[in-house]
Amino acid sequence: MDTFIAPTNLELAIETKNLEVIYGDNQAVFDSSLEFPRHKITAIIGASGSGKSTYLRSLNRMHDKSVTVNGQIIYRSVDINQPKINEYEVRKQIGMVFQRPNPFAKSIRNNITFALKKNGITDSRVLEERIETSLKEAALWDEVKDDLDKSALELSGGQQQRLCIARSLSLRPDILLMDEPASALDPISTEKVEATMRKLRKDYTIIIVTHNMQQASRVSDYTAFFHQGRVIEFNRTQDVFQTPHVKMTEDYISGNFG
Ligand SMILES: Nc1ncnc2c1ncn2[C@@H]1O[C@H](COP(=O)(O)OP(=O)(O)OP(=O)(O)O)[C@@H](O)[C@H]1O
Repeated sequence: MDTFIAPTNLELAIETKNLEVIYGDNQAVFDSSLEFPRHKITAIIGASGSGKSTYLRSLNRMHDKSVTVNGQIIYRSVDINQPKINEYEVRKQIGMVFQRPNPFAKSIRNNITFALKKNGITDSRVLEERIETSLKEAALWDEVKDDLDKSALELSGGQQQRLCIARSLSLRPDILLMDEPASALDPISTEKVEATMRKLRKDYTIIIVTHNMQQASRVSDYTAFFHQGRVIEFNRTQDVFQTPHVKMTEDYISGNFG
């Protein structure tokens, strides 16, 4: 299969080498080697079933034990795809935001502090500081600062998703994985989540799976195109969208399949 993977020549946040993911008899990701530059947004695009979510979930060891993940995932010079590496520690550094907002049925405040307390942070000044900083980073603070004890379930869908982003940021991760974070949101909430992502790039590396090609071209610096479980093309987003090297990428972005 024709492929084109551009070298970034940038400092990397994480990289996979020959990654493959197998569910029982069904191999969903094949021989995928990709580099994710630090403090950039990389979009993973491709048709339904092309393996985008499966690949993303392997980056912070979200797959359960029944799923086989072969190959290397290099993070800070360590292959984190080794059984001896604790997946809970990995997830503190590499957070995940899901497609549907999934706040806890707790107050806004407790959504943020829950994981912190579980990780032994109990000093109330530190907790208050993290609540404020995380909500500000997720562009939600101004809307909720007077209502921190309100149930998160009373927020709108878009606010709930930004709360989930704040919750992921409260542990000060290095990388944020986002699986279709705006697909359940209306256009105004989507724009707020995208604006939040653009701001976060300064401090975080973001990898986003999206069906929405306009979204990929609006928010991302780099784009990886997946087809049938393989990386077909990886390059700067403008190059992927304007001058794709591979015919299959061109067909996909021009709407000829998918
Ligand atoms: N938990 C699972 N168990 C078995 N097979 C799975 C599981 N999750 C995904 N698959 C299979 O892996 C392949 C890739 O699915 P995946 O969800 O990663 O694709 P995707 O590109 O993210 O699709 P979509 O855009 O529809 O979410 C598909 O064939 C799918 O049926």
